[in-house]
Amino acid sequence: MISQSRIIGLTGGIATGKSTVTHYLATHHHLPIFDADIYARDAVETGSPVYQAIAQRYGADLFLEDGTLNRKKLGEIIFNNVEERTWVEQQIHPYVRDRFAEAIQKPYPTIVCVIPLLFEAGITNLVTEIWVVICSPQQQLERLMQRNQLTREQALARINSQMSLAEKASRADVVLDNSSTLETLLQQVDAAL
Ligand SMILES: CC(C)(COP(=O)(O)OP(=O)(O)OC[C@H]1O[C@@H](n2cnc3c(N)ncnc32)[C@H](O)[C@@H]1O)[C@@H](O)C(=O)NCCC(=O)NCCS
Ligand SMILES: Nc1ncnc2c1ncn2[C@@H]1O[C@H](COP(=O)(O)OP(=O)(O)OP(=O)(O)O)[C@@H](O)[C@H]1O
Repeated sequence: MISQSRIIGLTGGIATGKSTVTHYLATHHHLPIFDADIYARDAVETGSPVYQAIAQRYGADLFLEDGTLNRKKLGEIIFNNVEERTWVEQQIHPYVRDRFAEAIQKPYPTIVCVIPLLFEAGITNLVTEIWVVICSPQQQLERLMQRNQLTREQALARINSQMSLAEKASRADVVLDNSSTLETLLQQVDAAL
């Protein structure tokens, strides 16, 4: 049974501003945050079942000297090969879904679930409202290239592995437009809350 009255599903495209909004919701509005990217990192912790499955499929090349997963290398594989991406998602997403199932049982009136692949993974039923952070495609590309030090080609591979921003926005309850200043974005967050 779901305990909260308000479960905000925060999503958007890669590098559109989800973390910026999340940080504000946590520090300014003191809302509890549950984040799919963090759960996905937990899923591949050294020695975990998913870690072992990845090791078996891709071999030692995919790990750093200390035994941890080489995330950059796995990214190069999955953002350029839809079959491998599907396989990796099939390993990681059940774990992520279980963690959210636990999170929504926690006794808070409002929680925020940050789920980059909320639509792609088909888990919109987990939340009571959907917020989508967007910016222009050009800004998305530039911000991603700059933040992750990626070439245009690498950044486009990541962007194109997700549903388009326009499609996500059309399915949102609230669209947060992050194509202007930080202040403008945060005003929209206050209004949405
Ligand atoms: C490929 C990995 C190792 C790259 O790690 P890296 O540290 O470079 O990126 P990070 O995990 O911080 O993800 C950054 C962003 O990439 C995008 N992204 C991640 N995985 C995917 C995916 N399978 N499909 C589309 N976009 C994705 C999301 O917007 C996410 O916010 C990592 O993203 C991963 O394990 N992905 C598979 C699991 C997954 O689907 N995670 C998404 C949340 S459930
Ligand atoms: N309004 C803005 N103007 C300029 N730069 C911005 C703005 N909002 C965010 N950024 C920058 O764009 C980048 C992406 O923002 P952020 O990390 O919040 O996106 P994200 O959606 O959480 O990304 P990811 O999907 O990779 O987790 C960051 O480097 C951030 O500093």
